[in-house]
Amino acid sequence: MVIKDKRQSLQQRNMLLNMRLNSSNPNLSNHSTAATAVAGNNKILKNNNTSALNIMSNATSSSANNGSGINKKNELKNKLWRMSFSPKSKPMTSTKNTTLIGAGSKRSPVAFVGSYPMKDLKFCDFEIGKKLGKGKFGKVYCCRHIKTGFICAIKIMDKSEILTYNVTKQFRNEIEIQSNLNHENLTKLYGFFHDSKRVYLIMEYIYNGELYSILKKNGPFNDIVASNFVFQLTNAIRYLHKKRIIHRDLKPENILIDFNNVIKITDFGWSVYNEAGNKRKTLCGTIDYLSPELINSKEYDGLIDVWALGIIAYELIVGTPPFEEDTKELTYKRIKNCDLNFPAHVSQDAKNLISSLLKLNPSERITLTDVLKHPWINKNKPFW
Ligand SMILES: Nc1ncnc2c1ncn2[C@@H]1O[C@H](COP(=O)(O)OP(=O)(O)OP(=O)(O)O)[C@@H](O)[C@H]1O
Repeated sequence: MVIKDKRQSLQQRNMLLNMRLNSSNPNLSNHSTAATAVAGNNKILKNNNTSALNIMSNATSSSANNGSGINKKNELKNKLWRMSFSPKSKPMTSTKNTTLIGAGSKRSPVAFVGSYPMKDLKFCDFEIGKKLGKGKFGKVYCCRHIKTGFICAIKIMDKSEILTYNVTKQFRNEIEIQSNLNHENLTKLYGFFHDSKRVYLIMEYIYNGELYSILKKNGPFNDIVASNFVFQLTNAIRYLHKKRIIHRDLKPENILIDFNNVIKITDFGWSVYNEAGNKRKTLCGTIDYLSPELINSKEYDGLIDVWALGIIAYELIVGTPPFEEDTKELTYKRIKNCDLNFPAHVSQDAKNLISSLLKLNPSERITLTDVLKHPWINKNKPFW
């Protein structure tokens, strides 16, 4: 329990702070103003129509590029769906009055996974399966688009909550960034639609859930499994950094596992575009994964993700993050000193890679290109 509490991200603390701020705001402290909040939020989403359209167009072209691969995988997911779908699962009430953001525009119709137009997509167009999980702002369900049979995960969020917790910017940011990504180790966001009360994000359905739970249940992993995960993570982070995106909240909770142990990074709520050479200062992330430069309130760049990769690599092999302590202060202290200890079973190659990732000085950290060629990776690769 202590560990779980400590792992909660700063994001959550920011949210609580916002809640406090909002509750002291007379405009949000009673029922009548809740209605104003929803109305206001509708306005915010409408104002975002143009960028929503762009997002949809990009999502369409990327899914079209991937057509055949997606179809094959979808067939398999369809089978699994039939196995996991329970007719008893309580269907969500859907609102008839649903309009796709951007519908009615003169642009070419937006396609749903390459073929089905998203225009006028409604929640009742989907059959709802099992609940996959619950985040701070919504629930995620496995869904099947009735007409096409397409299987996906839909995250459902109340507009009022997005507004009440003052996370509109973060939410928009997440959509804009995630829908522009097309990499096999990043969870795809196909698009979204909304009705009067909720926003629905249509995502790639990832079958095996969070790495965090798998690690707690089956971990720690041997070098073969761990090196494979680290290799995939490195490829994904490299792709993000090439697009000048810093994830900023890499941790096992934000890594999903698909078939064949394919990893999928998710949760881009804290991700940010970082113009060439620019450094940032916002403190974000989860305590155990924070880099020394973040803790010391220094400027930082994509190398904070490289540090987090080192923490995750350690956790995969050892079972717990390297600087985990009972209090935040002690964890901070150990991170600042890079007080790194390895249990006896950790191999020399693994130690070498992790120590090269966890360098206090960001510029001394091993490059992602070199991670992919590291002996720990190369020696284990034939056994993947
Ligand atoms: N695309 C997906 N496929 C399968 N399961 C998913 C998918 N997206 C999310 N989930 C499951 O649903 C859970 C909740 O996801 P969600 O994104 O709402 O929460 P979160 O990642 O914890 O974000 P937050 O930081 O907002 O709490 C996840 O922990 C995961 O188990």
